[in-house]
Amino acid sequence: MALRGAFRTRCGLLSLLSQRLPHGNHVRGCVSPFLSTHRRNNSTAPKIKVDFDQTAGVSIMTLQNPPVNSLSLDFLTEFCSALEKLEMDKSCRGVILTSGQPKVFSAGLDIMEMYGKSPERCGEFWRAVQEMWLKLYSSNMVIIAAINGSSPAGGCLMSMTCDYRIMADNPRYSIGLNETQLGIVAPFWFKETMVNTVGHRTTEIALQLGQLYSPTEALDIGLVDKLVPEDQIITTATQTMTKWLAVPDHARQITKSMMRKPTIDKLMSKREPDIQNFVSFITKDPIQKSLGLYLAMLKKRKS
Ligand SMILES: CCCCCCCCCCC/C=C/C(=O)SCCNC(=O)CCNC(=O)[C@H](O)C(C)(C)COP(=O)(O)OP(=O)(O)OC[C@H]1O[C@@H](n2cnc3c(N)ncnc32)[C@H](O)[C@@H]1OP(=O)(O)O
Repeated sequence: MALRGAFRTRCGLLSLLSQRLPHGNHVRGCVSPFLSTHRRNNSTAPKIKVDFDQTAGVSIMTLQNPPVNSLSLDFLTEFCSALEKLEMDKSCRGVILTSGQPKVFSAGLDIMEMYGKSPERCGEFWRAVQEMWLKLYSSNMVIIAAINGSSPAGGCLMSMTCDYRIMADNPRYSIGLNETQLGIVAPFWFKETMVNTVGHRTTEIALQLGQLYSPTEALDIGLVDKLVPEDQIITTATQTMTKWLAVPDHARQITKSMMRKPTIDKLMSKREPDIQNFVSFITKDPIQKSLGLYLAMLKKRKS
């Protein structure tokens, strides 16, 4: 009860949606026409900034996909290509992931990529989401998340693929897999990444409730590893990186692989069925209506 109470206070907006949507995907409601003309970030400016410190062997990857670093197909493609370049560069041993947008690390998957799109396009998008997860989760480099803002759903997934998570200690920020609050379901590999991070029971509660945690709550359950004032997040990440890079690469990499391989192998062996599953789920009429209502609510909150 206490947990649920805390969740309601924290996620007034999300609770509002769950109150408005009947359970069981029987959503009936009209979708606002303005959603189809949702403002898109069509800028050709780089969506990822990479600053490589050759001496330290560490790159800072800054996510810069305004306004909220949502994970669109274009963003994911650029992100994977940048990460692959660093992975191939033997002089780069560590990556710090952070956001260049104020108050948000990443708003998660770009909902517009899942709303009103053809099955082919949805499939292409999902493959890119899988690719991002596979590249990050199986990276040989040390990856540290400097979470300087809210990080719901796909943003939380991205953070959980990292080896260590440092979050800005600001009670306005939140992090978690909130998919159920949108009327959608976190796939098995999102779930397993969370189980591998915080354990089975905590994940069971978190996923069913679609729980978003404050930084302090996230630290309590082990979803993040350290809280620091926001202006110290990069220096702390850099210091932490030095400690991690002091461990011989091969020993650390084999250990990392041992911990993560079962989950990675599972997705690798089910990639195509997972894409089909996603496409058939996301294109269903009730799911589309849920997403439409959620998007409308995100906008209404501003006015
Ligand atoms: C049987 C099993 C089968 C399983 C099959 C698979 C099922 C599907 C799995 C899908 C998994 C999905 C994962 C996801 O990541 S879904 C995305 C979830 N994200 C969220 O819920 C976050 C929503 N956003 C927010 O809460 C806030 O925006 C945020 C706290 C991040 C920032 O708040 P702030 O006040 O700073 O900014 P605004 O809310 O005003 O937003 C600015 C504009 O950005 C738009 N926006 C926000 N988030 C998104 C998003 N995720 N995608 C697209 N667009 C987004 C928002 O609408 C504003 O737009 P406008 O400026 O045009 O109004």
